Amino acid sequence: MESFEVEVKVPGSTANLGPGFDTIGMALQLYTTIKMKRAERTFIHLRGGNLNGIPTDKSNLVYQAAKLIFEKAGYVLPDLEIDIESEIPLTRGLGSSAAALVGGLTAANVLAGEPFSRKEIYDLATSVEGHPDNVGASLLGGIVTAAWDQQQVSYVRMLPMNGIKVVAAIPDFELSTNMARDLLPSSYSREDTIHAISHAALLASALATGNTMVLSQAMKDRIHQPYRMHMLPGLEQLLNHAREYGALGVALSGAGPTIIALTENEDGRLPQFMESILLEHGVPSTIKTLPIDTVGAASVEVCPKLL
Ligand SMILES: Nc1ncnc2c1ncn2[C@@H]1O[C@H](COP(=O)(O)OP(=O)(O)O)[C@@H](O)[C@H]1O
Ligand SMILES: N[C@@H](CCOP(=O)(O)O)C(=O)O
Repeated sequence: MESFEVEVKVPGSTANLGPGFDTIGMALQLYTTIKMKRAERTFIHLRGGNLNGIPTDKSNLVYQAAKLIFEKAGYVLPDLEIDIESEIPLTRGLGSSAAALVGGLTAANVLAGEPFSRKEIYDLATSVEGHPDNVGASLLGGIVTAAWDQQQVSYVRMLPMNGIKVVAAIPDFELSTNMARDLLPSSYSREDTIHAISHAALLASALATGNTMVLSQAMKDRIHQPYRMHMLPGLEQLLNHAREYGALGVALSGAGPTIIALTENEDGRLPQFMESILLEHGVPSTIKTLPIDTVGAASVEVCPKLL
């Protein structure tokens, strides 16, 4: 078989959007790009300043994802040359690991002759990540609502309402998703459970129908944000007051520490407010206004003659 290189561009994500814990993900125009080809020996190149500390040996997540594809397909794992570049800051709640995982699975699936469908890649990515929200957004783009029964994902993918953007306040500190998951209780009261079901249902239908009026109410959460709040100075104030500066709704992004606001406004008041509140709490941050990605993981094959 003639060898070729595959290039996959995968968006990062903001997961949960408040009450959609492990259920709702939104893809963002912030990308990880992975190039992969068969090689004489395995080599992993990291490009740009966003991947400091990432392993370049076979423990690398992108390599591990590729290994999973070849093994599951029953093929001999070839040596791979992998080139990774990312705009997604690590361990900030913007889905860097989900994008790397989806990118590795997608690239290897193309190299292996596409033994798996996109849905099978989604199931596989979810079983590795443990929840379908961020991997679903990275794979499919747009807004994804999903339920996982430990084997299969059932999901709906929606396109965002016109003109909605995400303002992300990205603190200058890291918070690993595993650590932030360990902060959560193992059970919830009936009252909190009903609060979660009603708000997640309201949020999903608001996103599906473009009803922006209910977003500030719909994005309220009692499942994860209260337990992660102490790690995020300024979150409570942003949840309570960002609406006065043009936010339609505010949430912790994924497991944090990034805080996102949905907005239709173009003016700089909201980004400035978010940055200044975090700074008042001693947290310098980078503010990015990010449109929603509607494409998801996109791959191109580059034939040898063009390399
Ligand atoms: N492009 C990448 N290549 C390899 N591994 C990555 C890449 N991006 C993220 N990871 C892995 O994912 C970890 C971060 O995952 P996590 O704690 O879930 O934070 P995030 O919210 O950014 O996904 C990194 O420490 C690294 O091990
Ligand atoms: N539902 C998960 C989402 C984690 O997303 P990440 O981008 O922070 O990895 C959670 O809240 O733990």
